[in-house]
Amino acid sequence: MTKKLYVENSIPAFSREAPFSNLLADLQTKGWSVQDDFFSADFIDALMDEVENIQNAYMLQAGVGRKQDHQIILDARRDYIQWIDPNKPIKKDFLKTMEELRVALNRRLFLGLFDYEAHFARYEAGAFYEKHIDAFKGESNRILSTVLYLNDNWQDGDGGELVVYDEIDPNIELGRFYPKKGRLAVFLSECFYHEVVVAKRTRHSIAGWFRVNNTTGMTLDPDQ
Ligand SMILES: O=C(O)CCC(=O)C(=O)O
Ligand SMILES: [Fe+2]
Repeated sequence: MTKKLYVENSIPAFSREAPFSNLLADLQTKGWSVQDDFFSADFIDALMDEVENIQNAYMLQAGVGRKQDHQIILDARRDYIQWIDPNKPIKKDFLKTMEELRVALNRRLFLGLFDYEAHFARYEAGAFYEKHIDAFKGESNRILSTVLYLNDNWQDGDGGELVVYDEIDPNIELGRFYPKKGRLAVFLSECFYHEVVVAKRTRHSIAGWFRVNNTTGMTLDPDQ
């Protein structure tokens, strides 16, 4: 009989955390982090190639809420999405890095993250996502939100910034971030209101959520 390896612990702890150390330290102290050049330019170009080649007809008009609560409210958001399904090599590589990040987050911050779901997003000129929170306390299995930006040469005046608001007083702006190529924004899903201001040109990203498993005797999780 072959012995099963427990993969999560098969890489030495230090090498698993090192690439993420700034991000982990920020999360520990502030609950959010914005990291530039999280992936190499070539890697981002390959992801951008993927998303740019998806026609709008093959994307979904993004809605608000999940499953029965799902509604398309055009006053709230105007982006198109496509859920990532890990068939193409580049998507597999992206999900592999996010899996490594999940293990590091669990080890360092004891978040108990169980899986990760992610979608490509396209905001065309004029699109936005009004101020919102990704998860309501106790009502969601989304714990940590991530957004990876894919856009070359984002300039002053192109709009489309991510605005992050203070955890205690959501009227206070903590920061405004261009959706520039290779930048990764991460924040606790239940704690930080945020918005995407109107984009003046097409804006591409991958938004994702690390989740916990809330399976109980009554319901099956993840929600399919
Ligand atoms: O694209 C962004 O900067 C944020 C997107 C977002 O808030 C979301 O999809 O929930
Ligand atoms: Fe969000």
